[in-house]
Amino acid sequence: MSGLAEAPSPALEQHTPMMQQYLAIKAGYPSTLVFYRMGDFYELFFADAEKAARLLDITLTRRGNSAGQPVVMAGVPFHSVEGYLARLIKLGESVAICEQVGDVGASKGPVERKVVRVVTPGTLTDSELLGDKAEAVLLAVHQGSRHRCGLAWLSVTQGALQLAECAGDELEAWVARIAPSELLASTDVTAAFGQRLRALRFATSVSLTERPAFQFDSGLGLRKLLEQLNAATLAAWGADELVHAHAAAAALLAYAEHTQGRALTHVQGLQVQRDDELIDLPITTRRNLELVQTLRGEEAPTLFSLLDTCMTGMGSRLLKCWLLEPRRDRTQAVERLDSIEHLREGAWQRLRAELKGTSDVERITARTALRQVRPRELVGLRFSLDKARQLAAAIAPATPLLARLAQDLAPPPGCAELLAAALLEEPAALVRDGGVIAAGHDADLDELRAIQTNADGFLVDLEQRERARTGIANLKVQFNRVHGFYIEITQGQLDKVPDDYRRRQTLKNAERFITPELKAFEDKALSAQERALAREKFLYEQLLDALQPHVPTLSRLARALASLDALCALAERSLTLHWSRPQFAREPGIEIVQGRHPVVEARLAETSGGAFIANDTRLGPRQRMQVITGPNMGGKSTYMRQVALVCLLAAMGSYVPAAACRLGPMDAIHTRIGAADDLANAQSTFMLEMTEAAQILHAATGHSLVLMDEIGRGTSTFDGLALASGIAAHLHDKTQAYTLFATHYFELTEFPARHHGAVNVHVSATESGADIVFLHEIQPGPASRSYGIQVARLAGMPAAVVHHARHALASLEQQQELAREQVDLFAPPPEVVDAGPSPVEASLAALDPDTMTPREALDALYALKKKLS
Ligand SMILES: Nc1ncnc2c1ncn2[C@@H]1O[C@H](COP(=O)(O)OP(=O)(O)OP(=O)(O)O)[C@@H](O)[C@H]1O
Repeated sequence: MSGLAEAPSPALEQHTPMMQQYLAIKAGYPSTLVFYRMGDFYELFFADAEKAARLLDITLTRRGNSAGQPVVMAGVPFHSVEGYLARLIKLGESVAICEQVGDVGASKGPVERKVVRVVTPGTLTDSELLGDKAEAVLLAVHQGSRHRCGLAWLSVTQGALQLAECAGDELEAWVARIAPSELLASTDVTAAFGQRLRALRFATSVSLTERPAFQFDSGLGLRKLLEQLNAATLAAWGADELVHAHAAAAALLAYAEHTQGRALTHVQGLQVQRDDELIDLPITTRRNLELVQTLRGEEAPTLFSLLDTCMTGMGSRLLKCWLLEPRRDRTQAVERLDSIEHLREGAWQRLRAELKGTSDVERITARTALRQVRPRELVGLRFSLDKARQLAAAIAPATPLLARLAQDLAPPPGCAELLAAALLEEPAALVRDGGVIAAGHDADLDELRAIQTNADGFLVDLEQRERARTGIANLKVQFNRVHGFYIEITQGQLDKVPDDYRRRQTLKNAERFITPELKAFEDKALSAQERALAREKFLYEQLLDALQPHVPTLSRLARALASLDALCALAERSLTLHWSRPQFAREPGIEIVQGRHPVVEARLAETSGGAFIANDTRLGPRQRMQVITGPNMGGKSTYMRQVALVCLLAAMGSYVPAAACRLGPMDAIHTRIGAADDLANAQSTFMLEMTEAAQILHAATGHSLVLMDEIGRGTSTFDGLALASGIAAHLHDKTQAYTLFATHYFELTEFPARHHGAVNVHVSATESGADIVFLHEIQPGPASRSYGIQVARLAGMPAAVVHHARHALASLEQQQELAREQVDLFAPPPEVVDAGPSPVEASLAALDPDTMTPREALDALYALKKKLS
């Protein structure tokens, strides 16, 4: 940063009055870019200007002087501010919007200005900045005592608070699951904790905001929560004991209010999340299964992009939430499945047609509560309320869930009517432009508008009336800028002028008069436009007041619309993609008949790449591990992932890509699948592989599904093989998780012979001439060979290399035949034999140093030394 752009040091009073005002405001937002409104621009000054110029590629200028220094500034036009905001927020910056709130020209100094809101990555409410399908989540983390962490998070547009507490070492997993856009933490955390937060920022690109330590106060948090929920105790939510989470909630609510410039009245829900309620999907699993992002970081093709045919942004957001937060308890999933089964019978099509074009009621409701809502959004709300009413009538309450949704879709009484009466059908984009409030809603506004539109008519009318009253045929009612409105009477007619005429101006041949009626008209007309604008603003505020009591009902309605949309999308997907309803069982096990990988299948269909080959899977207490072998490209990874995806889809309450499936309880899906180097964290591929594997061995239980793909590949053959066998044995003997273990180590096919819960399966392939044909079928038993050279040939490896490799392979195989002395991988490690004390130890034990002379001790030492050699 150049010295020039640093905030100037001279005393405040040496600055120009405007700079004094700016600096006073900026002092309240030291780490936030302040957009200071000046006419049609938002200006940034000094260091803010430099930063913005760099980030937004806008021009940096110097204008005038303040306290003897040039004022460094950069600006953006107010009408295109949204685009600039979006770019800054994407870069993790926060922006304080400082508007002119006083009357221009009302006072001598600069017009009064105030920060009206702070736009930050975690508190966005504007669809233009957020995107329809994204949710901005704000998370506060409190480092509690005894290695506990308190978490409180919130999506400002959803209006539901969530609380949780976790063990210190689980923080990363929680943050990955919550996927916040912005993370709040105290300035006062231990160095190690701060380091972890920074690592999280790196790993998840969350923006990290420090807040003063005193805001993380659990007593304050409890009070704020009770106030927010309007409750006397948090016991009903099971949240009264969560002191660390209360502390996080205190900071969370304070910050959310600070950014919105008001209390969050619409936040009236609370949920406590316990780590044993959800199926654990660690960040590696989300990534490896490409749930919402491909391994390359793109949005499609992923499981979510395939699932999401929702008609509304609300539906898409909720569906994503269902996918990423599947519950261990199946009650909710069964409710959804029952409803989907009903919708599939035909209702889904009609309901989706109705859902199409529905506005984002969820966001509009939040923005109404925050008084940020725009007129057109409210008109959208009005039409959506009509749609909700029709949807409620169209839903057959065939399941308890659908019945509940139908009930929740009933619009708050009077709300649509209120909106219809107050707003024009096609209002202006912004209230400040006027043209928002409907005619007939307010007599004063109608009159003000009538003055503007009917001024000419009024004047003609007045002229006729005055001519009739006075009998002066050439009387004229006119207007000029200097003198305003007047009635002009020619010299010859002056004797007919009535008493209530007041002289305004004398000309050579005429006099100009004003009457009380014309004066009143003039007062109205001259300020009519300004007053109409002010009146519209006032009425709009009044409308927002009147809408506040409807906010809770509207929130419920929005949720119901989103749920219905998500259910209809799942019904549509299940029909279009030929999925079937999963069954849940109490006894452990995973049974999938003719399972498919939905995303690979869809891609094959799109690219006419042939049919997807379905495969069965059977895992249970007796057969809980499959050792999967087969050629590269054979379909091992696809098969393993499809098992996980079927389980996950079922758990969220969706139909699944299989002919049938029956699933026992499940608490987690762990995956260890080929890694890209984590250069950012300076970890080698192998280190990362082992770290992830170790985490799985610690976390997995007998109810977890574990996918291990090519473990041990990152090191030398013997090390890798030895580690892979150790890991397989641990999973089989100790953890007893359902495990799919794909490997290139052919030696591991001997594993099942010693471990009765494991079986060999392989993906089939055959040779056709020199080429290999992948059949992608999972078959019992180990693969007979690996076909690596054929695959390399397919990949376009030069013929000379392939030829060389064939020779090398032949001689390697020959050598191995000769030295067939195989290491027995699965034999238990040799026991350490206890052969009793050695001769030296025995002599040593016989010595009694207390009774020995120094001479004897020395002799004994020589004797011992001799024994040793
Ligand atoms: N069941 C299937 N039906 C049809 N095509 C399949 C099937 N399984 C896999 N494929 C195709 O084969 C390709 C390779 O599959 P996959 O990556 O699962 O192989 P792999 O055995 O894990 O290979 P590698 O060992 O090299 O990682 C897939 O991209 C897909 O196009």
